[in-house]
Amino acid sequence: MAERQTKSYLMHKLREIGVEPNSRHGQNFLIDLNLVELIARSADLGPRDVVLEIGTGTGSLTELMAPQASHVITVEIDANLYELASERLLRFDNVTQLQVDALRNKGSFAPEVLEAVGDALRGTPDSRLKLVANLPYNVATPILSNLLLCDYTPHSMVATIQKELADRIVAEPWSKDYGALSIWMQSQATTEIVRVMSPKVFWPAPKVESAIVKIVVDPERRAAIPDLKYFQQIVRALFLHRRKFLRANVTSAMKRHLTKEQVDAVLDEMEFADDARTEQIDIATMQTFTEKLRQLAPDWTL
Ligand SMILES: C[S@@+](CC[C@H](N)C(=O)[O-])C[C@H]1O[C@@H](n2cnc3c(N)ncnc32)[C@H](O)[C@@H]1O
Repeated sequence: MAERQTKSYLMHKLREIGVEPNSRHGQNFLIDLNLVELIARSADLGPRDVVLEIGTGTGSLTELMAPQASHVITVEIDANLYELASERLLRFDNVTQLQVDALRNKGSFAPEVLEAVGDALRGTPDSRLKLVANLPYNVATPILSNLLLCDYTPHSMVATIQKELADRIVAEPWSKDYGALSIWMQSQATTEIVRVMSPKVFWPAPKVESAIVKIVVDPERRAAIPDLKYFQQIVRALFLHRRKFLRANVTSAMKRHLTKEQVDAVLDEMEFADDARTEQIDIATMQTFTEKLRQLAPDWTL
């Protein structure tokens, strides 16, 4: 039975170990158990599933997921919270707790995390990797983006993130939130906002609304992108100034690799209008366009 993670329970537990929630580490804890349950339920866990949770906190979500999954790897940067959660998680022999910064840098996961994930996947027949977490908001974007580039392709990701970030993940072309992140996610996965959450369901309350987002990887869509890293970087480069004319963005991004004539030729081949803007390119067109650029400038990097 999960312990009730109410505000007074949390205040009491944290005071016991002399901890004040640290906003630098995005320590906003969910105090509505129904929502903790909704996160776990949305992940649709089963015996093939290896769960990666970033941000153990007090272990409330971990405790719910452990009986449903094959293995849970849960990562916490804060030593005091790690200790607090270990008492609660001791009874599970399928939970690996790591006390480490989940990210080695903005572009990659800590090696300990990847090693634990690899071991659990190898130890589970027909395994699937699922990220399920109430993510620390300051590192939510690199965590979700990096997982789609690391050696272990996730089956899905269900995470609590800032609503503003969730809006960008699910945004469509021409909308104000459409950008590099929307293309990166939707080119490989279906994306959906499961629930928008008021700041009141967290303690301490953050300044902004949050949302549970569900991202389910589509292997066919992923396979249609021959070089994921190249694709990610081109999209980032072109969307740095998404309202500008596409021609100006491409010329600037490729300046040391393609001549003006080459850029003009590839834009004509794609039949882009002279006044086409980056923000209007849909995902399929971006994929075709990136492939043409990659054929012409395979060594390009951001
Ligand atoms: C939003 S809280 C979620 C806690 C818990 N899962 C819950 O729902 O109550 C985020 C947690 O991530 C931890 N954290 C922050 N940055 C981290 C990082 N880079 N690596 C691992 N954990 C981190 C924080 O200390 C905090 O416990």
